[in-house]
Amino acid sequence: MLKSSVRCYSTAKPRIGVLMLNLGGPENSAAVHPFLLRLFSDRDLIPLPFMQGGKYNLLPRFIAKRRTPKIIEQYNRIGGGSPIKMWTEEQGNAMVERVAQLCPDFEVKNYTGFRYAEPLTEDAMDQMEADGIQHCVAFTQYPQYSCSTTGSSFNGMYRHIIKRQKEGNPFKMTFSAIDRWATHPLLVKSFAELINKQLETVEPKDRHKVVLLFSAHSLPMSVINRGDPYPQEVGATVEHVMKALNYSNPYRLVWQSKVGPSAWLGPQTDDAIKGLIKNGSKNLMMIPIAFTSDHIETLYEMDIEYGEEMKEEFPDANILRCESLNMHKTFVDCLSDLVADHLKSDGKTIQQMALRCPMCTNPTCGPMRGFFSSRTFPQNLTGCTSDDKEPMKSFG
Ligand SMILES: C=CC1=C(C)c2cc3[nH]c(cc4nc(cc5[nH]c(cc1n2)c(C)c5CCC(=O)O)C(CCC(=O)O)=C4C)c(C)c3C=C
Ligand SMILES: [Fe+2]
Ligand SMILES: [Fe+2]
Repeated sequence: MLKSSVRCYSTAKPRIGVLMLNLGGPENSAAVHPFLLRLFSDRDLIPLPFMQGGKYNLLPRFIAKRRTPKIIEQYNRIGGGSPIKMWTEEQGNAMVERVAQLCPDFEVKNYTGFRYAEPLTEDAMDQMEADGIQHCVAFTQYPQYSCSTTGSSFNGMYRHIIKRQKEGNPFKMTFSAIDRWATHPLLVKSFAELINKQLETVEPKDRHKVVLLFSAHSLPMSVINRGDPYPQEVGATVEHVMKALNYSNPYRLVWQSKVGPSAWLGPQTDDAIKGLIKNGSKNLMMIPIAFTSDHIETLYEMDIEYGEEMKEEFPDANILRCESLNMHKTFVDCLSDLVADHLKSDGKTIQQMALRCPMCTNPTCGPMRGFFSSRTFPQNLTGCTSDDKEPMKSFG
């Protein structure tokens, strides 16, 4: 039991902090530029050769500055900012309420840790320590693992742990991670329920003809070619959902949100929509399969660019969008189940799985157990990218 590895000198319950990790989004126009600057400066996300040169490289500044007006405009079209913080907090609050019932031996509190927007992960970690949290569960909110998303967040945590250690102020709290959950049965059930709900809006005679377009955020081919597990894990989610739906409809996996001129994983969602319509499909449903809540990718890209604007070009087409997971009851149960299962799990088994991936030193990129796994690093968390030359640092 994890319980036994948590320092607890009194009869009080062990204090667990669940740090919900995600990319984050700007809450208002003023926050767009700092958000983009952090994002384009992250070498775990954009490991291109031109990024060499570290923090003195001016390219991230140039790209962020040039992109800011366009992105402010897009956030303005969805209400002025990203709702990702609101959803993450609501999901976290509901999740810990349920975990308290499932795991009465622990005192559990949720925290939000974003990579590129406030509250930043590093600040949340400091806050957890200040609050007297004894054990931090780093819980990725990306169901499918990628070095560029979950790996990047773990690296950020790792570097912060090292920084505090060097400053002579090491964390007292211990760490573990829930690093992927692409095929968790309650995630699969959530998607199946939401797809069925949307299918019910279609006339019964046309329902089985709706092409289900599972759409995930794309990745640059340079990331894919490093051996990133993300495409395979997204595919696994899709197959599990289709099995739960008894393969009721035709379906495709497509990729959205390409940024810049380099090659990204395809087919692109908009190209696939156009191609299918031109080939005679009238009913389509977009399903955001790699996001856990609404934000610019669903509310702007899917609803406006691929929805409203596409309808102008193809007035006869019926382009639906499956609701995001947001506060769907089964999804909150999924989050709670993952955390409860993690708190009850045996750390030793988890540690044995700490194998390294071929393209970087992050053991969490290695083989997985049915695509949902939780791992314990009682005294260490490991770094990921090639610029972290020293592998597997220990904090013991
Ligand atoms: C599974 C999720 C995501 C992956 C994989 C991912 C990879 C990835 N993203 C960029 C660049 C941008 N992403 C942007 C926004 C954004 N990205 C995700 C998720 C994933 N990104 C989300 C949830 C959001 C929206 C945040 C919000 O609104 O709340 C942006 C900003 C918008 C824009 O400028 O278009 C950029 C830029 C890269 C380069 C990348 C893989 C290497
Ligand atoms: Fe990695
Ligand atoms: Fe992105």
